[in-house]
Amino acid sequence: MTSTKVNVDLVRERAKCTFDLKELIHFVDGGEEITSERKAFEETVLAIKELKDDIPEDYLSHKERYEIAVRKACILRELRLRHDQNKPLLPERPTYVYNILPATIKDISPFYLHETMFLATIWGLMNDEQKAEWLSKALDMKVIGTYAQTELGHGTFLRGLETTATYDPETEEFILNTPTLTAYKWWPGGLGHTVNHCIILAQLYTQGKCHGIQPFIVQIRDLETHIPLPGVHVGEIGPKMGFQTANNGFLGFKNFRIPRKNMLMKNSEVKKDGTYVSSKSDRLTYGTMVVVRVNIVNDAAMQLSAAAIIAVRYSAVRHQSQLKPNEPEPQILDYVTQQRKLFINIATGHAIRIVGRWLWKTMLGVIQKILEGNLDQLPELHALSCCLKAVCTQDCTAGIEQCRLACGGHGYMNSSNLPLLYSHTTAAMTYEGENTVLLLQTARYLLKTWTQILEGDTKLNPTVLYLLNFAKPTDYRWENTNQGIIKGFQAVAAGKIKTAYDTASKHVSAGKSQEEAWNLASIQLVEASEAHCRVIICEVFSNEIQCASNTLSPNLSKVLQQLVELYLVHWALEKKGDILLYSTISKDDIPALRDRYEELLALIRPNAVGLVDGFDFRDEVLNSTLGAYDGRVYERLMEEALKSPLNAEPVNSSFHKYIKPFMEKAKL
Ligand SMILES: CCC/C=C/C(=O)SCCNC(=O)CCNC(=O)[C@H](O)C(C)(C)COP(=O)([O-])OP(=O)([O-])OC[C@H]1O[C@@H](n2cnc3c(N)ncnc32)[C@H](O)[C@@H]1OP(=O)([O-])[O-]
Ligand SMILES: Cc1cc2nc3c(=O)[nH]c(=O)nc-3n(C[C@H](O)[C@H](O)[C@H](O)COP(=O)(O)OP(=O)(O)OC[C@H]3O[C@@H](n4cnc5c(N)ncnc54)[C@H](O)[C@@H]3O)c2cc1C
Repeated sequence: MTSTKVNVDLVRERAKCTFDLKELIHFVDGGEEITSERKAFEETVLAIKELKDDIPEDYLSHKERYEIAVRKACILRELRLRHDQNKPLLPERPTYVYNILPATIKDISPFYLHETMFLATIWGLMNDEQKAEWLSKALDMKVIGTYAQTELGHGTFLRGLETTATYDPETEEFILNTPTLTAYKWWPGGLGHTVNHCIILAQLYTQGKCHGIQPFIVQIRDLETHIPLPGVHVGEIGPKMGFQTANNGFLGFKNFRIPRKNMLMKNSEVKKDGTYVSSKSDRLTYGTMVVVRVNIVNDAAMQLSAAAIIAVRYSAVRHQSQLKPNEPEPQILDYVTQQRKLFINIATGHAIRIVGRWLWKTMLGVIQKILEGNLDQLPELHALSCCLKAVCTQDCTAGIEQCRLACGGHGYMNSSNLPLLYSHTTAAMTYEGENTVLLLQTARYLLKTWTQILEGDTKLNPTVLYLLNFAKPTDYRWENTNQGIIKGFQAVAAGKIKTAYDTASKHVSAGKSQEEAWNLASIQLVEASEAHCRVIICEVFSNEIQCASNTLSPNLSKVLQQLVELYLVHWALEKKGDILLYSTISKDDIPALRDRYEELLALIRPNAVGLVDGFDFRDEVLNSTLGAYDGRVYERLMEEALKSPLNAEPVNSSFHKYIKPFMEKAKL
């Protein structure tokens, strides 16, 4: 049944492509050199036969899956140690190393939290002396750790965390305690049975006073035997919607002592006698979360791109129904409704990747300033990372689901890989700050900015500067152009911020407290935040493609411009109610937008397969019966089905045990 031939529809589609595929791949990677490095790393990983699977993971037990994931995680870590030597912990751009990981550990690595938040917290929140002690040990895996912040009772409201760290000046130690069931740490990846250390976020008590939450590095298992240390109660939290191999865990402490120097003291400090020296800003304790939120934007783009590749290739291979009588069944990709489901997700994959890189660069600039002692840009970075993490994971999750639906019944098969991709992006809507909560954080920043404007202060941060144009009546007029649509979105964001501000003020005037007014206005606040975020995505995507066009070939540039326009027109149509309410568009402009949207679908159609090939994901990464490069969809579906252990015997024992007696009983 195996054949190496590529499906004829895909061959035909690829022949239609109007641009140079290699040029697109280099553009996506960020340059030819990066493409070569990435590919070389992928080849190295894929050449390791111990990283390949014999049996699909779906048929293994929870325990077996975890054990295999740990084995593979060790091989991969060793490889990374060699690969990352002399590379900065926070590279100039998001690393491509993660791109290949789904080809090895299909779900999440039990070392994931070690490699991300544990290392990032050591790097960001330890003082130089502590870093000298811990960083190389952590990089070399002499200690393995996680980031343990969330508790059974609190994930969002960090000030409500209940774990305590009480300083004892007699012994110069902190005593960790989990005073209630709800104080148990709950969720940290790798915590269950993998790590021997944790960054613990706990309420610091010294000299009889609470100083809020502070980070501590805590050994929880013996380094030789891996047995939990006395006073530590640790375990795994059990199966979830996804993340089966992440080894998420719970953890409680009973009078567990750690040395004073285990408090991460880059920002705040507890002296030997118990004197607390506070940080320049207590928000610096939250620094790791900002870095990870930025990273999530980039991850989400990868996951949506994978889903788009799978669904577009499948739609080129799949034929169904009849467009015209007596003609062969068309490729489902020719149905305009199918194009509507898919092409926006190609555009969104590019948009979010580009915004993710821009945000990464912005973050590096702000971190540099913070290292020099200047915190001025931290609020803007926090506001940006919160709304972009929220909107991008939301869009990618919705996009992956749309791709699954676009694959009909076969999209529901685990072997399509769409369910796993969905489980990852939907988890990202919750972890690292629940999306609604993060949008409200950005709204807080936007309302402060609006107050600033009303007070006549025009010195605004760059990403909110546009609001000045809409604070007073303007002579701006709607235009059906890219810039016109972006201006329209700006008008919507400004209008929604103003409305939310007015609503909150109205409640305060009616006698409500600021906090009550905030809650009463919160639906509008979330909408304002989303609208502001859409402005950022549209602007950055459009500007970056415009800039890149100066160096790209006209053919590629034209296709990328079409994707930008599709993205803008799609969202203008999706949000036409808001645009009609807040911008100067008239309802007579809408049909022209709709016509242009349909024209764009037709223009993109010949390049659809070329565009998804341009994301350049290996088949091993896609791990999909529907999305492989050769389009052998039906053969792969059957090959995978035959791997079911139930198919290993013609009659399952349950027939003789249950069904047959049951049928016989029914005959009586
Ligand atoms: C693979 C999976 C891995 C997953 C891992 C995890 O999930 S790990 C677990 C991940 N867990 C989560 O992500 C938990 C999510 N929860 C949180 O991050 C916080 O508790 C909170 C932000 C929701 C509220 O916090 P709060 O009640 O303490 O604060 P507040 O609302 O009263 O605001 C006070 C001021 O602080 C500012 N500010 C706040 N954060 C930051 C920041 N990072 N930077 C800079 N600034 C920040 C804010 O703007 C405000 O400024 P203003 O207006 O006064 O000038
Ligand atoms: C797959 C996965 C991996 C994770 N990994 C880790 C990890 O490694 N380390 C770690 O420490 N944690 C981890 N977490 C925990 C995660 O960070 C929290 O679950 C997340 O921050 C949300 O907090 P919560 O669960 O308390 O949700 P809640 O805050 O209880 O949210 C429930 C609902 O309440 C609403 N809500 C809460 N507060 C407000 C508010 N102020 N205003 C309006 N609405 C509100 C939310 O919008 C939501 O609808 C992980 C979680 C998941 C799902």
